[in-house]
Amino acid sequence: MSQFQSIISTEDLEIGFPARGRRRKSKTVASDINVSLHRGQVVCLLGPNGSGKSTLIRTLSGLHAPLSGGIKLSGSSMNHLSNKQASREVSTVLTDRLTIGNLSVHELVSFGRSPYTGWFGSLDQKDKQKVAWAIESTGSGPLIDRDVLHLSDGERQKVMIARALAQDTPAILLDEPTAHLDLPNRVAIIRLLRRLAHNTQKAVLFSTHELDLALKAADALWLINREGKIITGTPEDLVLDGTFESVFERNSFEFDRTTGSFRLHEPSKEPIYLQGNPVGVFWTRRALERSGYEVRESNGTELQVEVRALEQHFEWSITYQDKEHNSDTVQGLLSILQKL
Ligand SMILES: Nc1ncnc2c1ncn2[C@@H]1O[C@H](COP(=O)(O)OP(=O)(O)OP(=O)(O)O)[C@@H](O)[C@H]1O
Repeated sequence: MSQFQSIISTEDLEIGFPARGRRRKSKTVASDINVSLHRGQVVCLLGPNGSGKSTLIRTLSGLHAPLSGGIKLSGSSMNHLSNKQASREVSTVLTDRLTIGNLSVHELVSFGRSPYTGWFGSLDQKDKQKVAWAIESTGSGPLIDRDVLHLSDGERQKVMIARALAQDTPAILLDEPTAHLDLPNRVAIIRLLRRLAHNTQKAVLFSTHELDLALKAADALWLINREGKIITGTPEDLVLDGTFESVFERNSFEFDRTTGSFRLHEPSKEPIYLQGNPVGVFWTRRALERSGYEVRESNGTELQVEVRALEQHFEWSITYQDKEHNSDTVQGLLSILQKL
């Protein structure tokens, strides 16, 4: 099985909504989409609110018709595949709330096997193993007897991922799979998706608003810009060539390439040259930027801060107008700076 085999590919795809009812003209959300999702790859789909992430995921899943262009699943045109054939290629986790009641988590995850058994077909040994594996690997074990309508948002999210895993398709598409998860669950799900892609050669596409997570977790990014065009590449290339920040940047909201994160605060105070222990520098930088200082990594500023790691704690020395001041907390550092 070739690692880079394309599972989903599009040809001049245009996604959006056709003219209907009060909408007299069709609405194009994104166009000229020529992308491929490969085996063994985790791709993050990013874009501002309303840019078309959900519409693209629904369209690639066959739940929403394209306005024009084509989609191929494992080389066959989606139009030529039955629902059952398509559901053996692609599984999808959407953000929609569940409406079916009186259904246990175990039953819902078992529905993931329906492309192989039919809706009311009984599960054979292999099906049961897949269901058990999907439940276990998403950490949904403690939930199996619960009614799906009584799950919290985060619990439901895990269970819906389990259902998609039980479907055991070469491609898995997920719309904001980490939206309701706490940090440990988020890390666990992202690790699981990465393991699935890298160890079992699945193709994983997920949308998210967590840019930091996407930069760390994705093998490739698909960025939808405000003009409805998709730009693809490895996260690092898209950061280094400025594409990443251009998709999200607005007015004073700046991407900092040196830290890989967006600056929340506009500098309003004087620049500080910060140096020293890397862990100390990382956390000191946050506090300084939050307090309005511009942190520089090269000398030549009047204010200078050095962080030293001692055995049990950190120490900060502040140099200003040839005088040195010392602190053993970040809070102390900030109050010294305020008085200077
Ligand atoms: N049924 C609909 N009819 C017409 N336009 C729609 C419909 N559903 C969504 N849209 C519009 O399509 C565009 C893309 O929506 P979509 O939900 O795909 O964006 P998104 O990137 O997932 O957004 P978000 O990040 O806010 O979840 C938006 O402008 C939205 O208002």
